[in-house]
Amino acid sequence: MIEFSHVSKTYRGVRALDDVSFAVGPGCVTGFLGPNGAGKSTALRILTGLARATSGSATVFGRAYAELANPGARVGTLLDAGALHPGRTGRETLTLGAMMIGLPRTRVGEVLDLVGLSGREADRVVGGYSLGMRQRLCVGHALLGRPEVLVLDEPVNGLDPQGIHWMRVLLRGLADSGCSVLLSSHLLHEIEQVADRLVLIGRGRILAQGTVAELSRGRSLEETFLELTANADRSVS
Ligand SMILES: Nc1ncnc2c1ncn2[C@@H]1O[C@H](COP(=O)(O)OP(=O)(O)OP(=O)(O)O)[C@@H](O)[C@H]1O
Repeated sequence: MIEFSHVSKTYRGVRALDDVSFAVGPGCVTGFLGPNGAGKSTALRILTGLARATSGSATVFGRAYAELANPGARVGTLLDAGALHPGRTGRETLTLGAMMIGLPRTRVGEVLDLVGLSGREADRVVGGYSLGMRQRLCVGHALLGRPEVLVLDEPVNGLDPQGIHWMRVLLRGLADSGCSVLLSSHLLHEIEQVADRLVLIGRGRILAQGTVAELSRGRSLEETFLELTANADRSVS
């Protein structure tokens, strides 16, 4: 479904990604985990056509995102919850999103219910939303087209414990119904609870990948994560 093949990215001399390769399959939540500045957002931006790889390729359904017919309907993305127009209501935001990908307006009401923003909240302007409400709206935007692939950059940022639980149940349900979910975070404990597989990145390089059990090998995942990221730091200093 999603495949990164030897992707490297350099920003004016800064090596943000270095030979990154991994795949994300259907029916599975894949956690993309790494410390701040590791390269997670850069990788997801390349995957969704918002940045260009210096070398290598990132594909969805075997093609570059921009080459897909109506990509917004097949690939749901949440890349920046701050990018919403503050003067539009939640309902207007989703209505525009639905129109862009050719969906009927009835889908907007369904999605507002799904993300817990129905009733009066749907008709308030986004500028007055809490960070958690904005995250829910962005998740709703990503789910409008009932996508087969979901790409979410730090989706639990700003969510309270109930919101985090809600997100976990939602993502689990989507993966169980066959969706491929790629979810980035620097929060190990959040990702550990929802991901079937993990891809660990540090300083732009893939440090390890596998199931939680494979990566922790009898230790806590936190110990493994800290050791791998410390080694990555040492190898570049
Ligand atoms: N547009 C850009 N111009 C220059 N450097 C960039 C740009 N975007 C990212 N970088 C650099 O690339 C590296 C990776 O950044 P990136 O945002 O992908 O990391 P991240 O893992 O998503 O971090 P975080 O968890 O803090 O969001 C960092 O060194 C960052 O400063």
